[in-house]
Amino acid sequence: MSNQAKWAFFSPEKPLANAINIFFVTTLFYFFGASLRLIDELSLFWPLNAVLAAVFVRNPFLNRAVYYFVSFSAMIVYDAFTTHWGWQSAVINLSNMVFIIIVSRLLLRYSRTQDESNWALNAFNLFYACLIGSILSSLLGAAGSNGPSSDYRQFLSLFADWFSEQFSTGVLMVPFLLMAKWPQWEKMPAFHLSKIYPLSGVIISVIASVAIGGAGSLAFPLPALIWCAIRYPLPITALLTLLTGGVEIILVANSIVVIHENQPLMVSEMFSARLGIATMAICPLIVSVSVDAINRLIKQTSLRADYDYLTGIYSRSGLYEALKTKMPSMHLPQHKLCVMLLDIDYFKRINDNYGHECGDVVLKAFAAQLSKVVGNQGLVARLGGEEFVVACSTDCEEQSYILAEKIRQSTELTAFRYQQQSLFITISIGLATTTPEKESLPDAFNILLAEADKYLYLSKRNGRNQTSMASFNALEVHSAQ
Ligand SMILES: Nc1nc2c(ncn2[C@@H]2O[C@H](COP(=O)(O)OP(=O)(O)OP(=O)(O)O)[C@@H](O)[C@H]2O)c(=O)[nH]1
Repeated sequence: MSNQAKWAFFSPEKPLANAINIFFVTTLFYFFGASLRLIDELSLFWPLNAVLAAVFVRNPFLNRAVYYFVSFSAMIVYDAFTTHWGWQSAVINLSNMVFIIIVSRLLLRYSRTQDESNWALNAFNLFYACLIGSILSSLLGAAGSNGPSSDYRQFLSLFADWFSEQFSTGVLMVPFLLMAKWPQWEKMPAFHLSKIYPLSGVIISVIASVAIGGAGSLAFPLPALIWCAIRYPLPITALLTLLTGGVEIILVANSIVVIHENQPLMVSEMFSARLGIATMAICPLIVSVSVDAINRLIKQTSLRADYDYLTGIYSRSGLYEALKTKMPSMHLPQHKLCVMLLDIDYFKRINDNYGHECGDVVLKAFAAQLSKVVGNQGLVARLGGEEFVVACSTDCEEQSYILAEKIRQSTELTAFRYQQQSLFITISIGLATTTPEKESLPDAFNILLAEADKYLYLSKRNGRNQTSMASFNALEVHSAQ
């Protein structure tokens, strides 16, 4: 994942550092979880398992018996120093490891590659992975907590408690931990008041749950969270879902949201409430990953349509879009709009003599060279085959001609490399300029393109490797250069 590269806490090349860091992370979150247990309101959460599962998923190379063992050892050592160690501690900590290993293994199995676009596939899998991990680890955890007693009622009640805690913490925390990235402040869109409406919706609906109460009130934040899923990026939605779910669990457990008149809540009611909240929490996430996948698809499709697949410069449709969006800021009203149509001379011979692949290499290198010469003076596009177009804004016709000649001469002097050979090409250019008055830039461009086409034909007919244009004595510029 992208932010792993920036902050390499774990690395495939450093096994010792990995082991030390796993030991450290396990101890830190064991301490954190144990501290939460001391605060009554927060004793419902055990974040260690979700954190470690996310660490193992984000760093697939850590999924080895030795690292699992290091993590398990850290738990046992923590118990030995703070409480006691023995078979009960071993069984309970083994149950933590069961959750961590099952969730990370299942999620990795379902992810096809290791990039974040995958998480669209994993929203549903995440739910099942946490479910299976929680059931198996809770069986062991409840057995460990129950001890040698054969009281199956107590075992069931312990199991319900363990399971609902593991499952709800997993479903709420793992998505956020997997999607979390360092914020890129420079890429942050400008703040607009309307952006906080979905967040306000979540806050208002949580307040409404407290005010109205009853089992149904737990579902109040759902529409606002789905609104967040549509409006905010995936990691923000995952964070808001985690916070809302966590807050709801705390409110219910402390009878601030009253879902039952009898207080305190029976274990079975808390079990049901926690499962209900976790199940709801997955819905905004599914919407969010779907929206994210659709946005990626739209971006990819528009990239494909707007850019030429071979050269990476604008395609014809991309050029028209850029004429509408970018050209207005490049073109001053009194300036000339200039269109150059460029065609590589005798390009067929390159294909015939060196092969189509070589032709492709030359087209790509020529497009790069053309973009470099034009720079930010104009827009560069490939119209098709070996035909290119430049649209730019210049002070006068002479300046347009000078730029066209600069492009032509630099092409003539460039050695294009293919395998061990140097190839030289020339281009013919047709040039047309105008000062657009009433017509839009794309309309003026169309008129100029037709005119430039005529002058390109003239350049070809007059022997190629030259620039032709109307009503302007190019020779004067030649002698002035
Ligand atoms: N390698 C490669 N060749 C292409 C591509 N698109 C078009 N061509 C080739 O470009 C050549 C264009 O040939 P012509 O239209 O006869 O023009 P020319 O040989 O450049 O001659 P003049 O334009 O008259 O100087 C044809 O052989 C096409 O197959 C492409 O994407 N890659």
